[in-house]
Amino acid sequence: MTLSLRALTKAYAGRLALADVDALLPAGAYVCLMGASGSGKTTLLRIVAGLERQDRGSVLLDGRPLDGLPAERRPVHTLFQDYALFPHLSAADNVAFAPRLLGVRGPELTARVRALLADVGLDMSFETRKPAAMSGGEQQRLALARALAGEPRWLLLDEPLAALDRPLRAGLRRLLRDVTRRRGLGCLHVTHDPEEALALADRLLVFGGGSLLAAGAPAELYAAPPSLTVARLLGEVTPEPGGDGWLRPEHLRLEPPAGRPRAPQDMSPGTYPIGHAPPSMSSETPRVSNRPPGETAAVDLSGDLSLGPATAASPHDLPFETADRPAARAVGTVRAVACLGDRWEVEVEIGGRVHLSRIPDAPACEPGQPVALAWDRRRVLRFAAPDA
Ligand SMILES: Nc1ncnc2c1ncn2[C@@H]1O[C@H](COP(=O)(O)OP(=O)(O)OP(=O)(O)O)[C@@H](O)[C@H]1O
Repeated sequence: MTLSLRALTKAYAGRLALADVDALLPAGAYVCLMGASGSGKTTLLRIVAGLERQDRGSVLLDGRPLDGLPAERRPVHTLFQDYALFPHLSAADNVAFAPRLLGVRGPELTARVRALLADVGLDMSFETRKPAAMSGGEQQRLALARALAGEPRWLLLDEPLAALDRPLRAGLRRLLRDVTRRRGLGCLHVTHDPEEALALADRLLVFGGGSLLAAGAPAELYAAPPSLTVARLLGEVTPEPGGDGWLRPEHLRLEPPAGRPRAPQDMSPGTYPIGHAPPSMSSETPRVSNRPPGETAAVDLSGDLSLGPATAASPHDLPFETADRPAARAVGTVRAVACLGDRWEVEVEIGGRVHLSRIPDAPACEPGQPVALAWDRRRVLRFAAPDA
């Protein structure tokens, strides 16, 4: 069932919480709602659920307005962060609750409950357990089984994984994706976690100050966000060295400042047009620039750039500039190196600004050493939209 939001507007005590929100969400879509705290995501979810009444606008399912329907008669189910399970009922009875209301009884009910529990990875030993005797992750699985039991057309999820630790979150995220896709069930899922949103969503709605700032496919919004606010909500950004754009840290690669160990006077800080390395530099060393060929270096690289051994190893190839691969390069000083588990983060200072580079392997450079940053100029993010 297609879910349409038309000019949804809601104010609390004269302050707009939602302002003219329009969206057309196809049946079976997994839609993630992102935005800063207080941007109106929960308000929108509650209006769709029928738990809150909008001041203006309409919610429609397959073109039929839901606005007059009370919450319990809407074909939607809300999954809350705190699970909201019936504490006095066993897991099986929690799941059986909605089918019983629909008149399902006897062996059919038992079979349906078992199938739902199995679907969310809870075996028969859980049937008689009450929620208090289950872990947080198990309770969230049970809450999902109970939600599915009512056969809603849209599942509304308000930070459903926020209370769980990281490994549990990843497992439940995959479970959510699998069970909802298998059923063709539409989801409206509020999250603050860009990884969660990017992994789950077919479509992303990004909110700021009650307005819809951006809507689209997650990978496209990540690659070409319309504003800095949207870019930051989807992941970290770092300033373009010597420019006025921004880059994702994983697009700033580390390279040795030169191709071989050099004496301090051998290396001048700056960016250089291709083939125009400073005279003191080795002619063997490939040089790329963040400026068009012919334009001279303009980056102010202050700070101590005296060289130690140029051992900073890059796991990547040098980004030679070609017609279809315009590359740029700048030299700075390593400020800090941190292991993030599955990748490494290096802070590089150039002209008083700090740039973040994230790379898959441990860098062979240390704070205080010179290092070069290289990037593909097509990756530079520039924003037309004013920032929210
Ligand atoms: N019942 C209420 N009474 C008064 N103001 C409210 C009420 N509910 C929400 N608001 C206000 O409406 C705005 C939007 O709130 P909402 O809870 O929808 O934001 P959110 O994006 O879900 O935030 P968070 O990510 O922190 O949960 C906020 O400024 C909030 O203070």
